[in-house]
Amino acid sequence: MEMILVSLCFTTLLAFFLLKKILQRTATSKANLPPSPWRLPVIGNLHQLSLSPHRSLRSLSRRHGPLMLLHFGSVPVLIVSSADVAHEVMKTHDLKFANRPVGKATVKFLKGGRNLLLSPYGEYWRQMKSLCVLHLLSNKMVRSFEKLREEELNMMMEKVEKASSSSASVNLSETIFNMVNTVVSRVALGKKYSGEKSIANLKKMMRAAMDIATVFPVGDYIPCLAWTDTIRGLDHKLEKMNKSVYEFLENVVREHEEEGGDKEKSDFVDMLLWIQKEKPNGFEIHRQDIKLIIWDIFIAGTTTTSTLLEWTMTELIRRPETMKKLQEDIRTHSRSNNYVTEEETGNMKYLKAVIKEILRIHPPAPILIPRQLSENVKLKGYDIAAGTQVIINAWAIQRDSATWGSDAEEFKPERHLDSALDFQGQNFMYIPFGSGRRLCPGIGFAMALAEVTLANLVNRFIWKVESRTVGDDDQYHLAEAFGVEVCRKFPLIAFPSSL
Ligand code: HEM
Repeated sequence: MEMILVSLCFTTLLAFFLLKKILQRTATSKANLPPSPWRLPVIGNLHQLSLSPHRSLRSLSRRHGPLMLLHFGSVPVLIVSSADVAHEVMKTHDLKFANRPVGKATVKFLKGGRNLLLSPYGEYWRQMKSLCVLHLLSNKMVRSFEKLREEELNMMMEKVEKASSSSASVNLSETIFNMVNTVVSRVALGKKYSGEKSIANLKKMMRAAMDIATVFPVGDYIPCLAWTDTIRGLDHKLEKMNKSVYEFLENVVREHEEEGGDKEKSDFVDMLLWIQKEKPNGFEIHRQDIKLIIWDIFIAGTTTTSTLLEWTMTELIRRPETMKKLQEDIRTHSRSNNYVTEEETGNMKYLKAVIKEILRIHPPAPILIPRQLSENVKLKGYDIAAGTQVIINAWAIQRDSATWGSDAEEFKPERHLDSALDFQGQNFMYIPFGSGRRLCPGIGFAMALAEVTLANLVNRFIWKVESRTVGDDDQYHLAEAFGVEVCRKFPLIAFPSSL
């Protein structure tokens, strides 16, 4: 009797699972899915990606269209490669596409997305974002940090001046990165953390975090091969980084607590601690969340802004004509040979056009930050299922000749002189800061620092790079590093000489 019952249960279960599979297949086969390139079992389309995903994805989209469905392992990933489709995703259906995928690193290191960059869309994200804008990134706050920017920039210029007078070279990539990092550190953490030792330590951790971001997390996409992450050392690296970053951030928070966490004090950590204590409007943040938000500001604020300046100097040194025009623009609007002020940069149209063009042709985040669809949607007539990840290839969109014309691949700041395009992501042919609800909140912060830094670097010095005896100069200088955030592969080493 018992045997009959067990067999009956087993058969019913089997029938149930078979039926479920058949129903799922029928549903998928009925769905009108976007075009997909062929894929392999287990790994899906992963073998079709190169170390420059924005480039390989553009090649694929040229064959399969601006809306493609790939599979990274078992995970469906939608690839958007035209302004038109980007408009549908980030404007028409922005709310449904406002989530971020949650991978192993997000769960472990970011406590499931209690930071801002990768936080799931919802009330916590909304509150955190407005808090960061209000207390750190608003125009008013950005303006209030002008003196601090000037101090750090002057210190950087002194170092360049020294190199110039001894005909020595400057590692511009590193020099710019250090200056930007110090500004972000002083603004977010207060003066006491601007000492050489803690900055050096912080930089090492940030580099480690960026390195980890370049390692593909196999387990997130092919669960049956998750063990390879352990063998490749990814899990260990993640653990190690987790420990050192948390120790550093714990130290920062503790020191601020010991000093009182006073609302009247001006740094961002004090403000977060005050919010944690007082819970204004009933908003609760935990001590742990404060560390994650600070970390976000470091990662998002430093790497992108320094990469923008690094590519700008690279392109200008390659193009003496453009450099000359920029110097003329600066001299027309600046009263001093010594320090160009932020007020003066406000009138420099060519300077702004150069920066806009760099963000078009070398966007620091070429595939933005991935999104995830929260409910089923019909997009351009195709059925897209909830849970699908979404990559918006801003790099491909910003080089699309259908919208930018036949010279789309060329670096031409002049195209922005009479154009109404801005950074707010309202025109989807130009989205270096993303668009919609997830639009970057650090635009003003980044621009204030980038404009004044560029104006001063170019106003005071003539820059040259050493001729290379072997290899193609362009291939060397335009080579891109691998990562979510794409900077130069090789550092920019240049010789400044006073004008
Ligand atoms: C040239 C400089 C910068 C570039 C190119 C840049 C680019 C981006 C991009 C593409 C996104 C994702 C947008 C999307 O998903 O639609 C983003 C998000 C973000 N950025 Fe920036 N960014 C820059 C500077 C900054 C700075 C200076 C800060 C802060 C100090 C910052 C903080 C953030 C934050 C917190 C987010 C997450 C927003 C969210 O998920 O709601 N960024 N940024």
